[in-house]
Amino acid sequence: MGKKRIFEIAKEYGVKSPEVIELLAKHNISKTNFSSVDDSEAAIIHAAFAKKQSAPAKPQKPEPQTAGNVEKSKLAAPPVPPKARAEKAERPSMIVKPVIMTVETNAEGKSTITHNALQKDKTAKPLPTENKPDNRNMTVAPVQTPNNDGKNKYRNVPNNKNIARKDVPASETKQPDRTAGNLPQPNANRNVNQNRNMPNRPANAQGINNRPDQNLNYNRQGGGFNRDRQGQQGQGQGFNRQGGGFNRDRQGQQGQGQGFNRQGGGFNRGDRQGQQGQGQGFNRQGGGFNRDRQGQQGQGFNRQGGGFNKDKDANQGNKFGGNRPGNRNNNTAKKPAGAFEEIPRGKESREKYNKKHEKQLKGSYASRDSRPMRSADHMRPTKHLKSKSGVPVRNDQPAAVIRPTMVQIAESINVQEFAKLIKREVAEVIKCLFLLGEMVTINQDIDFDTATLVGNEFGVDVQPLPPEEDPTEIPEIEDNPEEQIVRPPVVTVMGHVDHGKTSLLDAIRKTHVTAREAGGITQHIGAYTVNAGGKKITFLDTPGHEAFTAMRARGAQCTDISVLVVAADDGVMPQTVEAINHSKAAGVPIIVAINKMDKPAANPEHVKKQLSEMELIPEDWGGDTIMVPVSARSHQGIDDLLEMILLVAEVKELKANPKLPAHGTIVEAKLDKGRGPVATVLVQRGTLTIGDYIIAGTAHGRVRALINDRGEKVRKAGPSTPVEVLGLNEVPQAGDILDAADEKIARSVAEKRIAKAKAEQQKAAKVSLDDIFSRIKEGELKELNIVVKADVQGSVEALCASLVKIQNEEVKVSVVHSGVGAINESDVMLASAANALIIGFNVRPDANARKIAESEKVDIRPYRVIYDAINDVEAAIKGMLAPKFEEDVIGRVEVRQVITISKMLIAGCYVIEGKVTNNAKIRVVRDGIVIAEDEMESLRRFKDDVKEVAAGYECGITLAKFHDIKENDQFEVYIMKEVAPE
Ligand SMILES: Nc1nc2c(ncn2[C@@H]2O[C@H](COP(=O)(O)OP(=O)(O)OP(=O)(O)O)[C@@H](O)[C@H]2O)c(=O)[nH]1
Repeated sequence: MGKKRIFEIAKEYGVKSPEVIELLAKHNISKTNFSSVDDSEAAIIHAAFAKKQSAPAKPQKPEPQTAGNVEKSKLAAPPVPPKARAEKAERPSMIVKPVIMTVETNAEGKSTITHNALQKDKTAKPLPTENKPDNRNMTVAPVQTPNNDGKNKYRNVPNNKNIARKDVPASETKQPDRTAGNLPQPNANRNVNQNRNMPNRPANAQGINNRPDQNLNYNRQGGGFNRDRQGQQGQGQGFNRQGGGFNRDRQGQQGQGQGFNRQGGGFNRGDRQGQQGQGQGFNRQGGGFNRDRQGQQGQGFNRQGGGFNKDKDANQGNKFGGNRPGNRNNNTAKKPAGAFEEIPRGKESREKYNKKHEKQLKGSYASRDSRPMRSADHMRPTKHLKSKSGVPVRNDQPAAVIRPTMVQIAESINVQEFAKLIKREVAEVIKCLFLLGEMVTINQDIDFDTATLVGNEFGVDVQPLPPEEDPTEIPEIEDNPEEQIVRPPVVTVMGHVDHGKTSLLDAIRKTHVTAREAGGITQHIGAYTVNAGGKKITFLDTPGHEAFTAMRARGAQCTDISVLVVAADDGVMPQTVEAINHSKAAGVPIIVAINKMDKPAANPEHVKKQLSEMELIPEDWGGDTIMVPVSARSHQGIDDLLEMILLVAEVKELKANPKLPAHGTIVEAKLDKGRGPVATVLVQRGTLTIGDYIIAGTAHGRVRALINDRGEKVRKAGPSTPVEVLGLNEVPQAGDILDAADEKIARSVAEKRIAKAKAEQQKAAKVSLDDIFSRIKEGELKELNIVVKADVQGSVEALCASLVKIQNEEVKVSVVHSGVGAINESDVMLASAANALIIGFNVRPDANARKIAESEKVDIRPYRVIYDAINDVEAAIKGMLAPKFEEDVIGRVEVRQVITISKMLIAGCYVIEGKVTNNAKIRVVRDGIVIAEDEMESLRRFKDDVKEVAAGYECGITLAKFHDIKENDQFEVYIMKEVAPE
């Protein structure tokens, strides 16, 4: 235990500090109020004041505070004998007075609360109160026995004329360590609950009925905090030496908050919602704040500091100002101190009352009405509610936050949005992320997995958002697994060039298509079905790589098994590796056909060795890759290969539901002169029937005819059947998904797909100065890339420096390349790749560059003035680019005669076609060559100036600058027309 200070010792002995200081001074020891006292000094003090002490009541030994005994203390603390109380009352020390409040409910249901002092105080008056049906006759007199160790004393509040109670018994409470994590459970303090439900005891001056909880805090330096949230009656007592005290009783029906604060600011809050609340504050130096919102009584006592007592809605507010200098009583009603003010009953009168008392208050005390401009979050809600019993209930409690237990998010989410979603503070989320090792800011995005982790931390299940319905997709139809039947496997043959893919397919077809069927093979449709031991296998007869790449690019996957052809005499080659990778990526099982086994140079073991290096371990080597030695030429091993294919297919349990609307993949498509668009479709699910309305990519139409791989017309095609389809309105692309659907849906989906494709095409279009603004506006362009070419380095630098300075909120300019010299091919390619436009200053593109720029749609802008270039870019970004003009040739005129009149050269002309106007420009063409461009100075017919002359008429034209006009020259008459932006 640390050394005690003078004022503490003084308190212990119930004397004033100056007396102690004086005593020590007599012993030549100079001390101040806050000086600490050593043992020898303590002995002096003890010797002097011990005898002064009146015999105190037997100290109540504090029990060690455990969860169990705290409860016990609450319930079983014995009442202090009246004798002890009387003795205690004599002591002029700080007092916490035991109080009794009697609530009596009359026949009408109205209650009267009588506050009695423990000692018979006949001045105590009953306090009118609001009804509370469940008010019971309760008399609780918590009494604390004084202690002897001097740690906690009670003190009579001096000069307190308005405080009815004169003394309060003390209790000794050894305050447990109040560290941050050890904030006050009411029970963590010493709780004394005495005389519970006792019959009416002698009236207490204060008349407070304290039912179960009485909290005493004794804090030396720290802030005290008593809270009794839900207790019907709560008493919080704070004794704070230096820190601020905070007593709160939130929902209790009756609350008493007592604070004794020496230096710090005190904050006592009385009963918030309860019927009666009493807040007492005793503040020596600091500002005190007593609030009793709805409680009936609020008391504050402030010595020096500014005090604030508020009783906002109380029926009766005892605004209490036993205040010394600098006291301020902020009472809503200007009532004499200690007076009660009746709030009129009845809705109307209360409204009037409220209006009358409405005030412009600042800060947390302002009403929403009084400061309407404040944000709603800032304001305390002022709306009153009424409980069932008619007791006004304040609605100013922070609304209970209902937090979700499950949220759905997309692939990523902004930290702030996520915090909002899970109803947590952003700081909490950021902190959690930090603890998870992610340093993020409020505006950063977190991915789904991270959000899931954070969600877990807060007990929120994070689920992915259901996929948005894509208007460009045909709605999925539920597939009943019971209706599924076994379907033939679809096999793709892949391998390196010349390893014998085509030969192998031919061999299979020849050996396994019956004579009758063979006769039917009249055309190649890109896929065919063979019979092998009574079972069907469908082969995709398209170059393997293309089938894979094109189809996979469109998300199509129609291959079940991949046959990898490797020439036994050549081994693994680059395209073999590629084929393996394709198959692996698609998750398609590989069967290796080691071909050309008939060749003497065939070395299947070498092939196996090479393949095993690529993780394709042959079965006979203990792996799981089936490798079949075959010869497309001698047909050796073909049956084995087919058998293996069927075996793998069986293992895969390939099934499909033939009862669904057809769903398949376009294997090949072409425009046939006679038949229109023809598409080979591999039906994968459902059955395609003549008359079905189908959509494939952006193509759609009704099935007019179906032709199988043998060239026969069929009415329908089931799963794993390749079939040629006629009837589409345009040629689809290989890999497009085909669906049979309702005509309306198919048409609308096709339209949406067309629009989407157009938008994507536009997106892919290269940037041009003319469309910058619209693309910025559409949010497509965030950065304008520019390639700068100029004649000299100085100009390059000047241009670059000026260009990068141009930017607005939506777009930023960046120079991706700059250099001296003509705009060349590589500049254009670079601009194309970077989606940049090219600005040339005093340089031109060479022929090659121009050609590529045209094909790549790269915008090249040549300038002769740097300022113009900068201006144009700036204007383009801001959407203020000068309008574009285009030449419009309006007529053709032939010079028939040249006349000179007083040094003026007049061309006597004949308008051959179109017309000529006096504001037009003239291009002088002689023998097909443009020799000059000039502007019209005057246009006359006979002697009169005219505005225009039509074809077939003669006119006199003088040009502004060009005077070398000759007979038979032709004038091309044109005007510059503004072109509307695209
Ligand atoms: N000796 C022998 N030659 C074969 C065998 N299979 C294919 N060939 C020959 O190998 C050459 C290439 O055969 P293709 O079937 O065209 O090979 P491919 O892999 O389809 O070639 P691409 O279509 O160019 O990729 C042809 O000359 C075939 O005759 C075989 O089993 N034995």
